[in-house]
Amino acid sequence: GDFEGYGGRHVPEALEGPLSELAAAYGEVGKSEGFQEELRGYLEEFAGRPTPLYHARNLSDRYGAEIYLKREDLLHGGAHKINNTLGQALLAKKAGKERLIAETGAGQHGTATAMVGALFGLDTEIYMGEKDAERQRMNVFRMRLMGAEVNEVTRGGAGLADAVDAALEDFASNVADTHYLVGSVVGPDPFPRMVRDFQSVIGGEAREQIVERTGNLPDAAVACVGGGSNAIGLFHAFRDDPVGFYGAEGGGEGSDSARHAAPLAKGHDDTLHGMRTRVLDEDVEVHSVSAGLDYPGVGPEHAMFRAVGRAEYTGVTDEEALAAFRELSETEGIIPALESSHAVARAIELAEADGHETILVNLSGRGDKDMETAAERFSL
Ligand SMILES: Cc1ncc(COP(=O)(O)O)c(/C=N/[C@H](C(=O)O)[C@@H](O)C(C)C)c1O
Repeated sequence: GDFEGYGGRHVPEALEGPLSELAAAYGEVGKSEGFQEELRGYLEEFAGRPTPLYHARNLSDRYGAEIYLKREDLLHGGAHKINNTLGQALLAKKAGKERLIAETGAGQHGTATAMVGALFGLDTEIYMGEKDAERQRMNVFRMRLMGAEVNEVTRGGAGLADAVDAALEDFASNVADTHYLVGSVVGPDPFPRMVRDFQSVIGGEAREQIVERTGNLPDAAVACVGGGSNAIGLFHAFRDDPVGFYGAEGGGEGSDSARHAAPLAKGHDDTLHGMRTRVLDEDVEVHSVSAGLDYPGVGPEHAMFRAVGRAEYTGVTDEEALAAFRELSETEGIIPALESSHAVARAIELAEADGHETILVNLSGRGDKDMETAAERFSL
């Protein structure tokens, strides 16, 4: 799990054993034909795969480039998170675990974990910063409706990082019966590579679809980057192709400001949540208008992509994301999640800049969960 020095497994001794067990289980069971077959069945019948590749003609005409949207917003639960939670929950069940725990910020991952907890009959406890629980009230209700316990974390900044700390502590003392279902390509090995593999179904489908539709590979692949799972899920299939990778981080009030969530655009190497990666500078307060990007670290594979120049990462500000949120809604009749709106904003910039004819955008989620936030911002 080493990404050119990033990643690794920087955890207390107590977690070493359980993590190597998980890595072994993933290597044996997770890669077996039987497991993949069973997972494919759930992805189709429960989650609704394959998702469409939608040619956003109105947006394309407006900017003079062909913009294609990979519709992860149409998945069960409204976001890409279900791809990962189905894979990990199936693995946990086969390993005889009885309980799932997870962290969540936007509540999408928490909801997707509650779904698979109900589906596979596993006790489920979701750790969520109290601040996030306030701004994603509907998702808290959805989780409880599906039988999950939502543990509102008040320690520290009562945000996502604090929820991760609480979940890691729980995992350390309940490894025998509990699987920690990590929500993004973050944390100690094997999580970054395991979550990437589960999310890579996105890029696998999109590569086939876009070649079939346009006869070619796209010039650019664009995705928002919180922990980085939907982005890696899209990029992975094109990693050996001449396709530009553009990551849109939560630029908050600007990646040079004191309030953002763009550690790749502006941050430094450090160790966080068991991984060597890129982290926000000390004088920066983690902030994004979207709860899903509101995380001070990022997946180590993205830190590597940045270091070797395989991908370009920019902070899309709150204002730019909100403008794209409205533009896609008005232009195509599709309301994107605030997280995904960061990718849409970046795609529009690339389309305006010329030189990119075909742009593939990961629409990681839909905006239903963001209606209250949006209604506070826009009086329509
Ligand atoms: C619709 C949507 N799009 C993108 C993201 C960013 O997560 P990544 O794809 O892992 O970078 C998210 C992240 N949501 C997580 C959550 O719902 O709990 C996030 O807050 C944490 C797992 C990090 C999301 O909900």
